[in-house]
Amino acid sequence: MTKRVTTADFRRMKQEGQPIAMLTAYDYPTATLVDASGIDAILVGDSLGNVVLGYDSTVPVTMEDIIHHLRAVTRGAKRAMVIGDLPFLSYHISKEESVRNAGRLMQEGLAQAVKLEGGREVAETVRAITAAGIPVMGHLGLTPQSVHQLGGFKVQGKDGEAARKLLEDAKALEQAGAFAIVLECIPQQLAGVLTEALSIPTIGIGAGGRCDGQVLVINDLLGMFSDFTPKFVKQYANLKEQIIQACAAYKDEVKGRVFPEPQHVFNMAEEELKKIY
Ligand SMILES: Nc1nc(=O)c2c([nH]1)NC[C@@H]1CN(c3ccc(C(=O)N[C@@H](CCC(=O)O)C(=O)O)cc3)CN21
Ligand SMILES: CC(C)C(=O)C(=O)O
Ligand SMILES: [Mg+2]
Repeated sequence: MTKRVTTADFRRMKQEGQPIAMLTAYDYPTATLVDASGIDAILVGDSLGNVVLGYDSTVPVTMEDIIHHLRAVTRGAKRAMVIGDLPFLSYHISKEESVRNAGRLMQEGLAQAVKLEGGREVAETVRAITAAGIPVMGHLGLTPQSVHQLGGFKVQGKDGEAARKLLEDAKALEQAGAFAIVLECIPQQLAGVLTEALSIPTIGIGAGGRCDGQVLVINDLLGMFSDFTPKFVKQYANLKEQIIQACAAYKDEVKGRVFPEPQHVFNMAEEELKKIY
């Protein structure tokens, strides 16, 4: 059995200056391929609302949605650390409910860690979940579950005051026991300051190269999600084009009676065929 990546590896990688590579995945086949690529951690993100379920935000995503996809991903990922994203409202009502929901991702989804959005306002919640033995990853900057409060998907922490607040939030999360923090859509200079100020690793998405690691949504990297082109995405493949072409070729061959070909069919003996009549 291969040894799985743990929070201790995250800490060691930061100390050794080894970048951490993380991706999202939402199903068994994708998780199997991502795991085979040697990625350190797989996030079952609430971005599944956008890229798998067809919502236009992450707000409608439920605990049941995350658990359903987490179960598939944890069956496929043998080496990567699997992290479950706590969805909107699952960690806001009370500390008790937050610990219960984090625990469900571990017990029902078999995650090895959970992630939640927010700074000082969730620090006590992070402390309570951590106290239950559950590793927590923080998430600061552009926090999509608060999009209606942020007033859109905008770069965060651009002025000195907002940047100072983010530094305080990051320190509060570290103090509360978070093992790493995602930094989404913030200036690279600020990400550099936060990365140096923290002993836990920072994982950037739209936060530049001075973070301790990077994360991207798998569909964006593979070119498999049509209407998402923020500046921070690098597309490493164009599967959308390939998938459309493959489906169109199949459709044309069905309509032209080219497919199925002899190697795709089953035969029966002539004398058996006669017995039908
Ligand atoms: N497919 C996908 N990829 C993601 O990375 C992602 C999701 N979905 N859904 C949940 C959140 C939403 N995220 C978003 C959504 C939009 C922008 C965006 O439009 N950014 C602008 C910045 C504009 C500015 O302030 O200058 C950009 O041009 O990058 C960024 C992150 C990241 N997450
Ligand atoms: C983009 C990452 C950090 C995320 O939270 C998600 O995929 O839901
Ligand atoms: Mg998320």
